[in-house]
Amino acid sequence: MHDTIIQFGNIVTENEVFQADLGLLNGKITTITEAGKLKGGNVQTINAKGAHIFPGLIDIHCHFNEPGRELWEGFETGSKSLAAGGVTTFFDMPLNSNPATTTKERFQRKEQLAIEKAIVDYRLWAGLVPDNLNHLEQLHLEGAIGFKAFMSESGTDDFQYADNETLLKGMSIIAKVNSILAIHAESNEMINYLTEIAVNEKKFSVRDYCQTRPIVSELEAVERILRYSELTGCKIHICHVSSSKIVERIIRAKEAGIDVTVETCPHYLYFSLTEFEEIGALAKCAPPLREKEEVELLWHFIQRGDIDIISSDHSPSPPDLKFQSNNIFDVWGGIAGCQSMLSVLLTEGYHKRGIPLTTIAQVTAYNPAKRFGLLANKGTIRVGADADFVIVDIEKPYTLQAKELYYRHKISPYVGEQFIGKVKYTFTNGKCIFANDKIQHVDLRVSK
Ligand SMILES: NC(=O)N[C@H]1NC(=O)NC1=O
Ligand SMILES: [Zn+2]
Ligand SMILES: [Zn+2]
Repeated sequence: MHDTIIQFGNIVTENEVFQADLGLLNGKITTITEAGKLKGGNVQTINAKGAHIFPGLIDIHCHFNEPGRELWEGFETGSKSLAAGGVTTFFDMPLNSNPATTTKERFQRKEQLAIEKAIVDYRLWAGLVPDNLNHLEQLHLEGAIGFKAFMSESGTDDFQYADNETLLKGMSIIAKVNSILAIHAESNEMINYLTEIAVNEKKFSVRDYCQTRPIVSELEAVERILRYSELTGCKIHICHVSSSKIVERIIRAKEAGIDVTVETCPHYLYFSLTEFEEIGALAKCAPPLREKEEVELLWHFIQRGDIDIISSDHSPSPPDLKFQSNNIFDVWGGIAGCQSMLSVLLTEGYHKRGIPLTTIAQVTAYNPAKRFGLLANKGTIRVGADADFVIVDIEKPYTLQAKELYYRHKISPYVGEQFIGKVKYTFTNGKCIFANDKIQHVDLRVSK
């Protein structure tokens, strides 16, 4: 007995690609069998011949900004964008919403909004900031997927960066409850020092901005947090690394027994500093985009399996915060890109560089599920798992148009870019939420 059947698709898991039929019942995958074996009859049936079926992506790094900055993005627009991009679970960051998610009450309030508005599954990060050490344990008990801290200024006044004392004390608590700390690792001291020099010398170009946040400032912060992890035993996840040098350092740390994982984002794999100079504000992020050689080296480490997770770090803002100033130092740092993540990986990874589809399934679904304890239900395609998957035409070329975006603000450095590989259907918990280039009507459901 099935309520939905997907016939003839090429199933992509973390270790193989094979043709099969899928049978779903009550939101779960209940059958995986020889292609052609499941007959439709009068249940919902999709013929996926020629298409590939990936596990629904798990985007562990999104800023959807509710409550407080819903004019920037929100759970509804954000999660519709994800559905259109094949993402079926997201982890919402604790900052850029106002208030930030740093107490139990704030966590509950955000969770309520996510329940009401998100059309895909979600988890919430909690913040580690200088004044909330007493709240960490409660936030963990409330269901936080982990904690996020900044080692440099975050870009908003309502999320303070963690000084060393806060990091050490916070990490010992996070270790005690067996949670994980995700870290924005850039050295505040180095950035401030270099920015002061740039301002004095009136150096305000895109390249000047990048030079105030050099790779060595990431390395210094990563070195420090690795040592703090060694001391406290706290599991850590290094967010959005922009350079192979960081990956190399993390490989050594793993070998030395530190419990650390590393993430990069589509923009570090798609754009270099050259494009940043052409595009300007829309491509501003922190850490900044790097030289072309770094882009290639990051792909090399993905190919080798040394980058655990790819997430979007979708951090949009209203257009005026991007365009009101000609000074790149003053514009919002954050890139809108969660809808195009899978297309970037298929185009630049699979088609251009021969990255296996299984590797793409690992970094977008299996590894995030494993790292954050979701593997019982998510992260792969197997009997018993949640029916979260995305059916993709991996050969379909298209040019991304602003009107296709579900973001609150239809601006992104990826608009106008040509991709190969487009989402045909997205299923979450057995329901089709995206098909024929449109979000399908869905009853908002209570997650978890
Ligand atoms: N505050 C915020 O979202 N910052 C993010 N944006 C970005 O480019 N890097 C970040 O950490
Ligand atoms: Zn960050
Ligand atoms: Zn972020």
